[in-house]
Amino acid sequence: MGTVVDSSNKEGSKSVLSEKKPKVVFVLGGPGSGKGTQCANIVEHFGYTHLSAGDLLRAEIKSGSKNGTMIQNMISEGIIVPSEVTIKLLEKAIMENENDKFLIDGFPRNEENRAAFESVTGIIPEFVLFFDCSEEEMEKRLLGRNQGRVDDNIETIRKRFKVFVDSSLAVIEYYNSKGKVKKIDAGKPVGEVFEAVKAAFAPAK
Ligand SMILES: Nc1ncnc2c1ncn2[C@@H]1O[C@H](COP(=O)(O)OP(=O)(O)O)[C@@H](O)[C@H]1O
Ligand SMILES: Nc1ccn([C@@H]2O[C@H](COP(=O)(O)OP(=O)(O)O)[C@@H](O)[C@H]2O)c(=O)n1
Ligand SMILES: [Mg+2]
Repeated sequence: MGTVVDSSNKEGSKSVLSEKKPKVVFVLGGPGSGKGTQCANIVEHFGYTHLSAGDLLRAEIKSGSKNGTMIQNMISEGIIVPSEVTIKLLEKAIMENENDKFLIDGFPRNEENRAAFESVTGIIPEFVLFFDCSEEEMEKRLLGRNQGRVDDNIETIRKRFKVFVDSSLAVIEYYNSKGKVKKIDAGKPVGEVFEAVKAAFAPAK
């Protein structure tokens, strides 16, 4: 352990990221909207490193960390883990990677995530990709995902949709008000969605 994360991050203390100043794109959208799928494509084409907040939390459970049981319970209920836990995992993943550009997938998921990340790391995203997809389509995809996830059952899926509408949409609205959101119609087939994603990453003229 040791070098990577400053576990204190109290007010006034600097984030471990303040030196690195990575370029960040937030990838947001409802559960099953295709964030992970498209991030894999973006990594191939544009050389970003993909960090999924959900994957980092699931890895933390597997590692047997002291927070594991709490995270497991929250994921099973579809609720959002406290920011300080998720932000530490993101900081660590960024610091451990040589790359200087990152896709942060599934974070920030509520106003607390957003404000804490900004104040702790000082990082403002280059832009925000928003995968817009109907609940009907997302539900169909999640029920067919087959990754053995504890939260891909109809009961938890409904809770996750409610959390998305009640808490996560506000983050997208916040960035929209800053002119940072690139909205993608994510209800189409994977290849068509990626065409729109590529256009979002194309250098501004
Ligand atoms: N455009 C698409 N059309 C149909 N199925 C898709 C599409 N994008 C992703 N999927 C499938 O839907 C499921 C959820 O996709 P995923 O990328 O894990 O979404 P998210 O990370 O937003 O929850 C996966 O099984 C994936 O293969
Ligand atoms: N910023 C985040 C991201 C995920 N999570 C938790 O992890 C779960 C799964 O997130 P995910 O991003 O892997 O889910 P999908 O949107 O990919 O289906 C969420 O329902 C939350 O319980 C969180 O607490 N905070
Ligand atoms: Mg995902």
